[in-house]
Amino acid sequence: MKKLYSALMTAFNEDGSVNLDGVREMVRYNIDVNHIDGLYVGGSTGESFMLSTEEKKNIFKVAYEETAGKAHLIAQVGSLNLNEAKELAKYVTDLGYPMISAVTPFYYNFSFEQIKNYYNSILEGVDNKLIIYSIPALTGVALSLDQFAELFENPKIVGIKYTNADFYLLERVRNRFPDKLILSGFDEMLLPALALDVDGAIGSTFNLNAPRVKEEIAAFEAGDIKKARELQTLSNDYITDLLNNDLYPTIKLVFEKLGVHAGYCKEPMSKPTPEMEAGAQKIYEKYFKK
Ligand SMILES: CC(=O)N[C@H](C=O)[C@@H](O)[C@H](O)[C@H](O)CO
Ligand SMILES: CC(=O)C(=O)O
Repeated sequence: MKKLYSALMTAFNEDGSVNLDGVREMVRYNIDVNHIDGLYVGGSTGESFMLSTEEKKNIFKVAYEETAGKAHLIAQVGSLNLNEAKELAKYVTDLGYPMISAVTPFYYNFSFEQIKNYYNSILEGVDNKLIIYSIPALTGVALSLDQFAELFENPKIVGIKYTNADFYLLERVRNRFPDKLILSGFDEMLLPALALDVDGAIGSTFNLNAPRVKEEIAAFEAGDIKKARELQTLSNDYITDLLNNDLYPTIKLVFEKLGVHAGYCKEPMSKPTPEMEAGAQKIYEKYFKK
């Protein structure tokens, strides 16, 4: 059975401080309502690249406590500050996280040698497994098949969070590394990724939409591709509406309508405007109102 992970969001107060109670509520919703297989903590969706080390640690801690063993957990510890990445890798490993992940280092056009050293040094002295977080659209770093192979020479590197629309590369990676864990990262392209035999998916939009996506995965696994495609189409209507209304703030607005205190995004992400509010209300009524 393929695994579904929500990318955990961070609830912020209006002033940009972290609301840990809101984070707990989103963990609970994912477990109790979504029956999610796992949570990806500290990723893009968590707005983590805008947080202090202390804030990241607090989020890792409450997510771990609130999950209480009821879902698998992956902690995204990657950072442009390698010392911070190493500190966080140790921190979450001591907390009990069974897996970590790290984004490819971005912004400075690092060479592959530098990227490889970054991963190996995050893992040095850390008794844990890691999946590479590959998201070329946001980082500008597009690893090749041979580069993945070279990173996999470190036995602690066990897989990839593959947020990339390059399905040729995905097929090549899957074929060459049948035993690696590949989790698909573009929710709107889940069905083609399933066809290429990913092990599951991690995404922001599953926070609200997981039940429908689980149905799609079940249909796919039962060989009912027509039903899986219909469900993907419905999900993509919802994802398109989200993207047109500003993704993260809109997921939070809909969460609030469901009674979950997801709060605000952190600037420079947007604060909700009346138009976004109205858009979120429509999305709620169209896809989620009981
Ligand atoms: C940057 C980002 O948020 N990526 C997510 C996971 O990798 C996805 O879940 C997307 O948000 C989603 O597929 C919408 O494009
Ligand atoms: C999956 C995703 O969006 C993340 O990195 O949080």
